[in-house]
Amino acid sequence: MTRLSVNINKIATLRNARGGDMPNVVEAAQRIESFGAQGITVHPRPDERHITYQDVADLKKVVTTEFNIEGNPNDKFIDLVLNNKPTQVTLVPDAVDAITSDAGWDTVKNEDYLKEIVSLFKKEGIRTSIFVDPNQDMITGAQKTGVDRIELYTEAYAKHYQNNKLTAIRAYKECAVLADSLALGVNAGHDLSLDNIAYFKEQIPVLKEVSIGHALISEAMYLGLENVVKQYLNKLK
Ligand SMILES: CC(=O)[C@@H](O)[C@H](O)COP(=O)(O)O
Ligand SMILES: NCC(=O)COP(=O)(O)O
Repeated sequence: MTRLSVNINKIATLRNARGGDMPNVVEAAQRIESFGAQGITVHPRPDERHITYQDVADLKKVVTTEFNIEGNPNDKFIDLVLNNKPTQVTLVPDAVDAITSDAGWDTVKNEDYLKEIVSLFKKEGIRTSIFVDPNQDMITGAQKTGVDRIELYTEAYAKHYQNNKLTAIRAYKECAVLADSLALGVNAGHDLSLDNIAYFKEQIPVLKEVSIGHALISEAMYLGLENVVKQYLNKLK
């Protein structure tokens, strides 16, 4: 089974558009869990343009499924994670001004740095994951840091899926097999959607978890949140 972790950043984007508390991110997370999702993901950005640091603390109190916090491990992020002790922390090398995540880690160049951060979080009992492009050297490099899992950055898969799903999936399959052989758990995320998720899951049987936000919340505008969460769960069985 592949677990669905719903990224609720976009619920916070909508709330922040008016500066009030509608929609309420805590209520949204609780509803998403009640619809069967096995996790809640947040990716607070340094400018707090969607999920705020206060949201993370509020969510920590109520999330009963897996809580996954993603971000670039600057000092503020490290404190946030240590203060809120999620189930999993996913390290993403995004620039401060990035519109969204646009690359995985160079795990070879950053091996020593990542080793240090991974060990800091693991000592606190937090599962660790590193966001990587589907590149075998990056998988081997990730394993050397002592990390528990990798998260495959799926933007390229999503982009090419419509034109040629066979070529779109190839590098991801190879990296997932390699990661599994190195005892690294395999997560995936970015631009996954109701259209492309089933094939990704079918082709990567070792897939432990997907985190999905932008497409899922957009699809929910047409189809309803409960319906959409349940459709993903069906496709991930
Ligand atoms: C790592 C990743 O791919 C997601 O966390 C994604 O970047 C969501 O962040 P935004 O909602 O800010 O686009
Ligand atoms: N880790 C990926 C994530 O949380 C959601 O990415 P997206 O579905 O918003 O592109």
